[in-house]
Amino acid sequence: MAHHSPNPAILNSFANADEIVDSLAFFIASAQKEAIDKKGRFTVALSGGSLPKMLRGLIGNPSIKWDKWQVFYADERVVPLDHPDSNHLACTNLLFSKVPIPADNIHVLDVSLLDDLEELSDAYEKELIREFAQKDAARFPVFDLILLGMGPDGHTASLFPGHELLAEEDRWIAYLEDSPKPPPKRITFTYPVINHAARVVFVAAGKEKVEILRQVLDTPEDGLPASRVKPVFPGQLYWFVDDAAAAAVQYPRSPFKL
Ligand SMILES: O=C(O)[C@H](O)[C@@H](O)[C@H](O)[C@H](O)COP(=O)(O)O
Repeated sequence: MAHHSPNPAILNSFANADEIVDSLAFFIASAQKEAIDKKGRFTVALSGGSLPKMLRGLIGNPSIKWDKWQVFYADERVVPLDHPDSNHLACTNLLFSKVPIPADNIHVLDVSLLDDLEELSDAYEKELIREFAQKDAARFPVFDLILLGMGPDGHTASLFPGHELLAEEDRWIAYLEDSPKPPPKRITFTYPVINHAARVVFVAAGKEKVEILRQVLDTPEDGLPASRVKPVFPGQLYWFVDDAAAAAVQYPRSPFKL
């Protein structure tokens, strides 16, 4: 079998956050259509930070078939679902409470297991296995879309610079108790899960991201967590950024307007 190297990342840079929001909504709608046409469902992973707010272009969007979405969290803080640190709470407040998505289609932490990180992450892994295993019969789940942010230190999901979880090759879901950014206890998708997705999208905006974005895109050999996102062929990585964040980046912008 021919060996395929990863597709190079596609960098889309926009004048401002509102333009990111509109293009991202258009992109997600077309990814959703392709997935539903093929398999009757759309599997998506979300994360926290400013990402939920950047999904506001989906609200009231008639092309979104919410009942076909199966939503997971690429990482989640180990807190109750109504705790201010919860990524699920942020996504609920900013998106899910405003759209007709069935509650059963959103896969949250089993809050009866918050005191046992091993059990909690195993249970979330089983939740993924239920969604993907029989249907796709693959070693790793193939998400239609994983949406990520990037922290100022180059972390993504809860994969932090220099952390031992960067080397995890087997598990789908891992946990950590020593996140350098509070809260310390989290669960996270591992690289094999992120890198088997059909599409991975990073969203990064603002001039605070200028130096880290330059490093992640232009010197990937530094091995920052965000640079290690390299979906296996035929998976595709996209960056949706604003011109402020991309100001110092040499990496070529996509010549196509989405
Ligand atoms: O891990 C955390 O605690 C953060 O919430 C983090 O994952 C966040 O998503 C990034 O720092 C990007 O944040 P912004 O997209 O808001 O810059």
